[in-house]
Amino acid sequence: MADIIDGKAVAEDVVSRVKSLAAELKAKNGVVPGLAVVIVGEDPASQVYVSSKGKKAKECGFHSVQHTLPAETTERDLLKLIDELNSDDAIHGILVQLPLPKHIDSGRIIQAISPEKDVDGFHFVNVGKLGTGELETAFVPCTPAGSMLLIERVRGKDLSGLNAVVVGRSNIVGKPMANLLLAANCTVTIAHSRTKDLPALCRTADILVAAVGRPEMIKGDWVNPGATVIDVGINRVPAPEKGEGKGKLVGDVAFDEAAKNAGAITPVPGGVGPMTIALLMANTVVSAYLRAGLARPTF
Ligand SMILES: NC(=O)C1=CN([C@@H]2O[C@H](COP(=O)(O)OP(=O)(O)OC[C@H]3O[C@@H](n4cnc5c(N)ncnc54)[C@H](OP(=O)(O)O)[C@@H]3O)[C@@H](O)[C@H]2O)C=CC1
Ligand SMILES: Nc1nc(=O)c2c([nH]1)NC[C@@H]1CN(c3ccc(C(=O)N[C@@H](CCC(=O)O)C(=O)O)cc3)C=[N+]21
Repeated sequence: MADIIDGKAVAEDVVSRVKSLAAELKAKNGVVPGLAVVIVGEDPASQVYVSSKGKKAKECGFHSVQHTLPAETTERDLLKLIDELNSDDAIHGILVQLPLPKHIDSGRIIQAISPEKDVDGFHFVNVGKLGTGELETAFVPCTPAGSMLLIERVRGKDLSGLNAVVVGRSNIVGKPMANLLLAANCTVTIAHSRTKDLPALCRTADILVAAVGRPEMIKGDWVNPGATVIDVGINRVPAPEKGEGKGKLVGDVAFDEAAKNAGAITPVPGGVGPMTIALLMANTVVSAYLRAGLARPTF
């Protein structure tokens, strides 16, 4: 049976380091890290994530602001808010919750965020830095960065020669994940909806990352014995066994089957999700350190 990677516990370690870094920055430099989270519209799932980000930011001792805008907000008004946040010295990190309503071009919004405050790591400048290995000044997207910390706990920092398969090629998860694994010296394959014989490809993986958005798609016999399995998927599915109308969260990996083969595996919930929030806090405190002209803290 696989070791279960406790993402919640690792996330707490990250958050406790963020707290002490924030306290030190305040004591020595009089600077309080500031995080602004912007949400447009009232998608209940997004509301939950946004409020947990705000709560965590306060727990870290940050200045935390949330802008909740109505669904009919224009692109122009949202750009104006981003402009204000870009020039606000109390704010070191800006996160615009995705997805945005259809009448807003999310690409334009992301590129309007100052790269120095882009704690999501979605701006072209940060994508380019990750792609070219300028990791000293880059912001790396929170979910892949958090997944890497989990992989390091199992395999160490140098992953030389290991075969990594990333299923999913989104800009938010799959592509940055593949770049991080490459930077750590893995041999990386990115799979997607046009990939031929996905089960056989997955079986070649020492490190298997699933970021697809399809509940329990990756089966147990696709997992190489001893592999490290990182399940990024968050899928809400019906759970009639818990009562009528109830639901539960499952990942992209069929956990019980996969755990029989894997060496280590992340659960859903309690795996990558908590790491995403922790890395958002880490990126924000890093931004405040860089802004103050200090050395970049490591995690
Ligand atoms: N834990 C966390 O903090 C986070 C979790 N998530 C979760 O991770 C999952 C992925 O998110 P995201 O990357 O944004 O999703 P996207 O929908 O943007 O990307 C999904 C990817 O999966 C690929 N795919 C779809 N179907 C198949 C298939 N049958 N076989 C192989 N590949 C397939 C798609 O391929 P193609 O490109 O060819 O269409 C695409 O590249 C979701 O469940 C999401 O909720 C996301 C962000 C954060
Ligand atoms: N600009 C932007 N940046 C994001 O990082 C971003 C986003 N938009 N839009 C939505 C996705 C999704 N996402 C998650 C964060 C935390 C959990 C998380 O904490 N999950 C808990 C469970 C939470 C629950 O019970 O619902 C867990 O897996 O244990 C999940 C998903 C960030 N995203």
